[in-house]
Amino acid sequence: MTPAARLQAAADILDQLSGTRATVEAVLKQWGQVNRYAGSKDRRAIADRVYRCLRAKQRLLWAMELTEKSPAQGRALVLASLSLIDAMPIEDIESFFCGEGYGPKPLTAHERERLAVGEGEAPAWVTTGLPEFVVSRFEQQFGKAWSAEATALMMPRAPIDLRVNSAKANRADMMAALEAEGLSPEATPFSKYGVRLRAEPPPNLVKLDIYQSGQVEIQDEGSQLAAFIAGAGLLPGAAKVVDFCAGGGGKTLALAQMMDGNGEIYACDVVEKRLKAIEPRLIRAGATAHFIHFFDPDDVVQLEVLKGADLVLVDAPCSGSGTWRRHPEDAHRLDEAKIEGLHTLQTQILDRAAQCVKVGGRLVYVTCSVLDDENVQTADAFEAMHPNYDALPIHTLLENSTLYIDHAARLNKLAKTGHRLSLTPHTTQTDGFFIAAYTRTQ
Ligand SMILES: C[S@@+](CC[C@H](N)C(=O)[O-])C[C@H]1O[C@@H](n2cnc3c(N)ncnc32)[C@H](O)[C@@H]1O
Repeated sequence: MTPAARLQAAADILDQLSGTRATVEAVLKQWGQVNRYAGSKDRRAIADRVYRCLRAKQRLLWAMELTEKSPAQGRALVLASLSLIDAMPIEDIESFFCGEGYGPKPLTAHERERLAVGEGEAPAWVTTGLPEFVVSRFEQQFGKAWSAEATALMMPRAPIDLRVNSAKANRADMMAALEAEGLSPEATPFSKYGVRLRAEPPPNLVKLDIYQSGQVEIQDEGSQLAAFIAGAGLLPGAAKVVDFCAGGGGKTLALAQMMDGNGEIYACDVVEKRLKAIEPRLIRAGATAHFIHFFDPDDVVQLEVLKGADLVLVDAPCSGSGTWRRHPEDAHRLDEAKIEGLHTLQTQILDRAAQCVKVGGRLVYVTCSVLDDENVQTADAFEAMHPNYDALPIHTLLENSTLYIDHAARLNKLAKTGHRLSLTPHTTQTDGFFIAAYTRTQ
């Protein structure tokens, strides 16, 4: 493909994305399957342009005098990205936008004028790339650090973290195997099982032997920490552990690793397809779990089998705002009504999950959100409704989890000796996570 044809393809994919709820990865993959003539270099260049545009979407739309609601934004986003992000002179842009072959049509007078003006004095939600309604929340939550938090969340291409499966391998060997593949692995600072790889060039991990044989799993360090801090490995031998919102099983696998073949794990979800996807991952990792599909999320009968649990982990459905550096498209699909709906759902799920914990057992609430509505406010609501649960200070879980965490003191400081811990791309260089821990007293 010519460079111009790649730009046109990126614009088409961006248009396609705005009319779907599919992830960028899924849309890019589908595009590659339909357009077989595109080679791997073409696909990579197109994906890179799409991500550049999505990460700076607000800025680019602003510069082109468009809004989130404007139809067919793809072309404008690509144009503005060349000018504002790549700092490409207008003559060079025009050499691509000349209407030849499969390239984009020539610039209109308005487009030329917008590119000449640039972004001018843009408001904070434009420069940070956060959805407009999130800016005031960030200002309130993070004070002076809000724009650094926003920039870390929205701008960089996030590194890729792996979790080494200690049942099958150790970190040093895995790092050596990755180096032998020409990659540059680094040990993650918090998780003793974490390995970090640069996002560029994107490594094709699923093809590697160490992945296919279950020696490593792809999992952000923040997600590893959330599972490790839940402390499944510290429970008595025959512990009963419930992963109440197991989804694709990222945390189920980390829980299984900590339990090292002892006790039982129940992986639950309302979506059966997601639970089914866990099975091959567990087999690869050499672990097992029971699967509970909540065919009716309000049915209490299904909870009977889960009752008496030593640990219930609630990795609740959330906005996923903590992962916007990986899924910038999700930021533009969120609104205040959705956040409110999620807060209500989280409170209901916690209420159900709390019924499954035995007296003396532990409940751990986790989101991959950075918004207080889903974190602090949901935890507040749970605590107000459940006087039979005591807050469990995070430091007790960190002390117990020394096997897994090197830099526990830093996390302890972040938790301010309380029972709630927030991780963010800015403070911990992980995806954004919220963790709150409780013990059932009666
Ligand atoms: C954040 S995801 C879980 C991610 C997963 N734990 C992991 O680490 O890969 C939240 C999951 O909650 C599930 N869910 C939604 N409503 C639920 C409910 N009422 N009860 C249980 N799970 C629910 C969703 O289907 C989704 O898979």
